[in-house]
Order: sequence, then structure tokens, then C-alpha cells
Amino acid sequence: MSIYVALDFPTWADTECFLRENDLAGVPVKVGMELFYREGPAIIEKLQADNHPIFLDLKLHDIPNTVHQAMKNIAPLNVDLVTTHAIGGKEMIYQAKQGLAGSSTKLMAVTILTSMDNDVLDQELGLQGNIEENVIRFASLAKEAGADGVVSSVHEVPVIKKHCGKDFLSITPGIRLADSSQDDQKRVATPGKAKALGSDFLVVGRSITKAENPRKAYEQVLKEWQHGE
Ligand SMILES: O=c1ccn([C@@H]2O[C@H](COP(=O)(O)O)[C@@H](O)[C@H]2O)c(=O)[nH]1
Repeated sequence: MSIYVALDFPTWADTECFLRENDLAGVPVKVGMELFYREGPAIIEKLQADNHPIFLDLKLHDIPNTVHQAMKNIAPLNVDLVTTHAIGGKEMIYQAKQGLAGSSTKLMAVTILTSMDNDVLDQELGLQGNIEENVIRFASLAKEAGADGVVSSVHEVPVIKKHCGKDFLSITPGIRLADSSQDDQKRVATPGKAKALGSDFLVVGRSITKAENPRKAYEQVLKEWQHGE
């Protein structure tokens, strides 16, 4: 379906310059904490005025009432997708969804961040089970709580679809072109692999934004996504 370009820039001025210089008007974009905390909800209106479909990735994680009230403020922004952390539990995810009532914004729950691997789960967090088992647990919980889908790495998409059904949406960051640096991501995959394994949406940041020619990199992602591996 869509490829969201992660606009991980400090300000609107940097963002606008990047989009204009690279001829990316109207492409689907992801707004995360860095830009939103600086520019506030006005950034959403500015991007919408330029016809960008928007994934608002704020990863809400708090007590159910706070998340509910926050989502009530996010609902009128009319973004495509918004995130909460699945580890906040069933009641929090349910209240997040209720907060979005009446809007068409889809609620996506983050399972296990793509910057984590089995060692982090085991040695730092002390979670039982491996990445895949935890992703399945969080995805199933998110589905029961009323989320529309989950965020995971590409590698877990087949098991998510198996356990939660093919209509339960899957959005996958950690996307890298073959010659891109992995940076702080641990569970990465190419756009072609994402297509082959059944992702519904991709999030691509630095493989595009830090490329020598971002427009060319965006087209390469699109090409691989359309044609598969
Ligand atoms: O598990 C997750 C959840 C969210 N993200 C976000 O996606 C982009 C990825 O950027 P890259 O530069 O392509 O690595 C970034 O905004 C993260 O906040 C994620 O990477 N993993």
C-alpha cells in the first residue's frame, strides 16, 4: 500500500526544504516525536495543505485515561495512522481506540521496537520468550483491544498475519536499501523483502533522507516495493 517517508528533522524549515529540494510533494510521510515536539499540531496542517498523507508516530504510553484524552486531541487532526505502545496493556489500547472514535484515523500498536534484538529482550528487559513470541503476544493483545494493526519488523509480519488475520494491518520500519547503513536498527529488511513477507505499509527514513540523492533513493524503494524480491 503506502510508503511513509520518516521526516525525522528538527524543524519545519528543514522539513520543507528537504521535501521541496527533492521533489517529494504529496508523498506519504511519517511525523515523529522530534518534529511534533518542536512544531506541534500545526505541522500536520502544513503537511496536509501540501497533500501529504500522514502517519503520526507519537507512540503514546501512559495510563488509560491519559492516553484516551490525548487521542481525543489527536482525532481532529485527521491523520491516517497513529501509534501507541502495546506494552501499555489492553485497557490502555482500548482507551486509545475509544479516544479516536468518530475519526478515520487507524490505531497501530508498537510491538517490539525494531532497534531491539533477542539480547536486549533477555539481558536488559528480562522478558520471557524471543522477539517473535513477544511480537505475537503483543499483536494478539492489540487486536483483542481493538487496534487496527501493529508496528513490527518485516520479519514478524507472516506470524502476525497468521495469528491476527490478513486484514490486521502491518506497518514496518527498519527498512534499508542494500547499500544503506543499518544505524541503530537491529531488525532490518529491504523493501523487496517487506513486499514478499506481506507488509501493508513501509516506513523509510535514513535510507532516503540521508541518501546522496533522496529522490533517487525514494524511487528505488518504490521500485523494490512494487516488484518484490
Ligand atoms: O519499531 C519501530 C517503531 C518506529 N520506528 C520509527 O521509524 C523510523 C525509522 O527510521 P529509519 O531512519 O528508517 O531507521 C524512525 O522515525 C523511528 O522512530 C522504528 O524505527 N522502529
